[in-house]
Amino acid sequence: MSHTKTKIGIMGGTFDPIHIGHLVTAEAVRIEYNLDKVLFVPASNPPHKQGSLVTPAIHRYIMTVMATYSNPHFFVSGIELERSGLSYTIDTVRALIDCYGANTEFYFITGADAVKDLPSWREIENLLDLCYFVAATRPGCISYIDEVIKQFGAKGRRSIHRLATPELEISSTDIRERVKKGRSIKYIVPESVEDYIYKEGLYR
Ligand SMILES: Nc1ncnc2c1ncn2[C@@H]1O[C@H](COP(=O)(O)OP(=O)(O)OP(=O)(O)O)[C@@H](O)[C@H]1O
Ligand SMILES: O=C(O)c1ccc[n+]([C@@H]2O[C@H](COP(=O)([O-])O)[C@@H](O)[C@H]2O)c1
Repeated sequence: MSHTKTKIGIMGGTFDPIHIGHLVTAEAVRIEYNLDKVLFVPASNPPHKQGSLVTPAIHRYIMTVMATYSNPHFFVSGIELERSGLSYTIDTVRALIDCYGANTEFYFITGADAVKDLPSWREIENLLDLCYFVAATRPGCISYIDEVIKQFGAKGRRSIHRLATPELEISSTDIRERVKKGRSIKYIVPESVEDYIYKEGLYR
């Protein structure tokens, strides 16, 4: 009987919309950490985006499914869409542990910019006990990642890793602005997502 643990990446995000920065990052972490799969988890009510206008979750979920379906290692979970209230990662990770059992290790994937906010995440120390974090390096983020790693790295059983990934300076904010101004988003999002945005009239 094999005792090898199953390794699952969790790519959480607002995905408004999902773009190739998310996909390239998830794939790079999957390969580097030899993950069995990556679960993309669209946030229903992202805790740090209160007050900003976020597209209804169903559109963000559908675009995430479209963007990931051609990769056999990528899956989309609606776990946060089924929960009311703010989409705290600690609740998601606990639910996934319940679902997958103790023989699974979880790797929460973030862009480096998200790491600077980690100290303010709900139950961050418990979260670091339950899953690893992998921060994909983005330009200009390196020094504060080291600060956060220093602050939290030693406290949890799990740790925060940093992984240099292809640095794509792409953001959902920029994509929304491009659509609004009638500029091209070709190759920044998968074609199916581009078509969906226009068909549904998102970001006008
Ligand atoms: N270009 C990118 N490269 C690597 N990681 C990214 C990139 N864009 C976003 N991420 C990471 O993906 C996760 C989900 O991000 P999110 O869905 O908020 O996208 P975003 O582009 O940062 O959106 P917005 O511009 O609306 O804030 C976060 O951990 C974020 O740091
Ligand atoms: O749990 C928290 O306190 C928490 C605070 C901020 C962000 N997160 C999660 O981090 C992921 C990226 O968030 P965002 O806002 O950059 O899309 C997404 O899965 C959020 O639910 C989680």
